Amino acid sequence: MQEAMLAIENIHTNYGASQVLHGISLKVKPGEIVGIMGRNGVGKTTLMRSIMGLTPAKSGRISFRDADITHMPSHKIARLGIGYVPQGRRVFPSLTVREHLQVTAREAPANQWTFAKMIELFPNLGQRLDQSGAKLSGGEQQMLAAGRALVANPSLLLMDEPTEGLAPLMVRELGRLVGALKETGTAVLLVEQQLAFVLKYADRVYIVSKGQVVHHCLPSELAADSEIKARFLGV
Ligand SMILES: Nc1ncnc2c1ncn2[C@@H]1O[C@H](COP(=O)(O)OP(=O)(O)OP(=O)(O)O)[C@@H](O)[C@H]1O
Repeated sequence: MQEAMLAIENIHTNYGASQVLHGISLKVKPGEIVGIMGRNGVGKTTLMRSIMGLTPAKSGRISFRDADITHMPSHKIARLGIGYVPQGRRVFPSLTVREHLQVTAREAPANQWTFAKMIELFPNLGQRLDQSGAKLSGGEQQMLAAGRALVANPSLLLMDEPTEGLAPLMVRELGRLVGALKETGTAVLLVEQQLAFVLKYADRVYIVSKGQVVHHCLPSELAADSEIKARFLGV
């Protein structure tokens, strides 16, 4: 089996006195799409924030390739090749589409996610290069947030509930992006509430409850497991 590129080992994370992650462990291998599912408030966003160094883990270890990133500052973690598309997109209202895509661009020779490539993938954004982030639709903002993370050329992309609030057409667009990521071998850690989306794109799925991984399986196994779905996903 190929070695993990991201390895999370037994991390505990809290906000002040409130502990949210109670010993989570998981792995992402190069090029894999890994889904994280669970009900609201179980700690999925906190897990993403711990990986990015925004809410660092209090104990346990997070390694990315050969580096221990558990207590590394966020900008260094990003520079190692982890991109982050936070929940709610967080595009800058006053920056234009072009500025978003240029701020973080890295013109490395091996970068497959160039400015030109993003425009090709999202023609909608290409037509709105001089429009400000505030004037984009929710779906366009989601694409822009993903584009902004990708032009920095990550080898692992963290996406936090990317389909949230999107119309079905935009969910399909987003699926096209995840498909393209898979083809190019960019690994994705995907926190997602839409079961159908996870079943379609993920290679493996972890289910989180109360700050712990309670189940780990293949999408096909999850699709067939009504007990796990009812108990941890409410579907
Ligand atoms: N900045 C914060 N300070 C204190 N508590 C927080 C903070 N952010 C989140 N929490 C709490 O931590 C717990 C886990 O939140 P988190 O956002 O990680 O869950 P989630 O699984 O991503 O939920 P959702 O699906 O609703 O986004 C919740 O009880 C939440 O209220």
